[in-house]
Amino acid sequence: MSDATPARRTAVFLLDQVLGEGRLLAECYAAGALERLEPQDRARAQRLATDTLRNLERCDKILAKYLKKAPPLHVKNALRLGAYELCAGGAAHGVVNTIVNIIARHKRHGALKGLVNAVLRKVAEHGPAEWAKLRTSRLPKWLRAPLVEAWGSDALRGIEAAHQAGAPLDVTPKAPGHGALPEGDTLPSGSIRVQDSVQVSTLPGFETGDWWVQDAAAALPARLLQAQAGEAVLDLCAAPGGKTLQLAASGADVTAVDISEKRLALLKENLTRTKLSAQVIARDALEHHGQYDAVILDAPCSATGTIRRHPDLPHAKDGSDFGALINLQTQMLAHAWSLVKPGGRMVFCTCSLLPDEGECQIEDALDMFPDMTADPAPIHALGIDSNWITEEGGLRLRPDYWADRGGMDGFYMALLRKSA
Ligand SMILES: C[S@@+](CC[C@H](N)C(=O)[O-])C[C@H]1O[C@@H](n2cnc3c(N)ncnc32)[C@H](O)[C@@H]1O
Repeated sequence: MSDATPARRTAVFLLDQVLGEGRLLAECYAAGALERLEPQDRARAQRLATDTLRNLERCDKILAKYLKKAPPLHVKNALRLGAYELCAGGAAHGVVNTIVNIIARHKRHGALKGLVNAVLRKVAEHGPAEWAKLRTSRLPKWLRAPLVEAWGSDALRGIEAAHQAGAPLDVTPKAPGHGALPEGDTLPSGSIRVQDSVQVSTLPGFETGDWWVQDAAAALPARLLQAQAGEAVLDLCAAPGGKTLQLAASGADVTAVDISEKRLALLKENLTRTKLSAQVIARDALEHHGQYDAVILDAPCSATGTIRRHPDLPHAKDGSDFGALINLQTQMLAHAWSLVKPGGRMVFCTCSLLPDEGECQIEDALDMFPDMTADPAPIHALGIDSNWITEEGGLRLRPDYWADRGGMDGFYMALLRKSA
């Protein structure tokens, strides 16, 4: 068994960044937080930090019994990691010793190694039995309140249970029925839900580019657009490119625009691996011009629909930037509409659970643009429950849907048609 110290030390660092500095894990990875680790330690550190964050409330409840006063954040985060690992079945000896050593070597907090040792030994003895009785971790209040208002408390409990359960691996086949595909269940929407949790690059068909990773919900906006071979299609806010690949696979003439060069590099890698093509442009969506048969706008949003796979989000954010995002979405929607040819169509979507970033945007746009109508009819062909179609003619998806199949990301999408 390899030494788990580097992975655990990095996991505690990641927890410090999210819970102390309000940084997202993705920002930490982009800034090189995992760079010095061996590949297997990288995956382990990511998994430990993510799972601890997913179970933070439970970890804190267990620790509260054995802590008379709150220790410094770094020590608390080391204890949280230890509590998670011990309650999830980690070998007590290895977990406790490594975490005590991490604190013992810390310049400022080394003196607290005795406390860490004593607390984690108690958690090792009593924690696993208590863990099973604890309720599912709840979202923080700032996010709970608007979600209860939008969907009610029963739905929110289902959403929180889905967050706790995490997300399975879904892939989108390039050409259904062709190429090498990983084993799994084919969902009604056409995605394949992979059964085993294995390294993605080792699955059949990865090297040959026969599929790409994409949550089942995230695969629906491009399917709703129904791009046809030869059509001029604009993918606005395209990176890392899941939807671009779907559009390109349909034979459309795709232009993919995104403001982030870094994220576009991933999109280009994805195009190369799948042997698909698109014109890729690094540009602010609001400065892109042209006329297209069809446009997909996957606008930047709160990403609150993706908490199953990004449990850091509710802890790193406080909602203070959501107002600016909502305004940007309104601007982008209006601009994207000006790029649709008369008689053309557009799909607007966001991976958000907040109606302000979905239903309300489309209600306002339908009032604002006399040449815009929402067309819910093609939603019926997506293999989803038609009860999820909304009043204004969009589609609302939530993590608590398809609970028996393993859930889906939260998403909103609407197909909008422009009069000729
Ligand atoms: C939800 S993600 C897009 C995901 C992508 N459509 C996919 O399916 O893989 C939103 C994207 O918007 C991009 N973005 C944010 N502000 C932008 C702007 N002003 N112009 C263009 N792209 C922008 C971000 O870089 C990010 O890649």
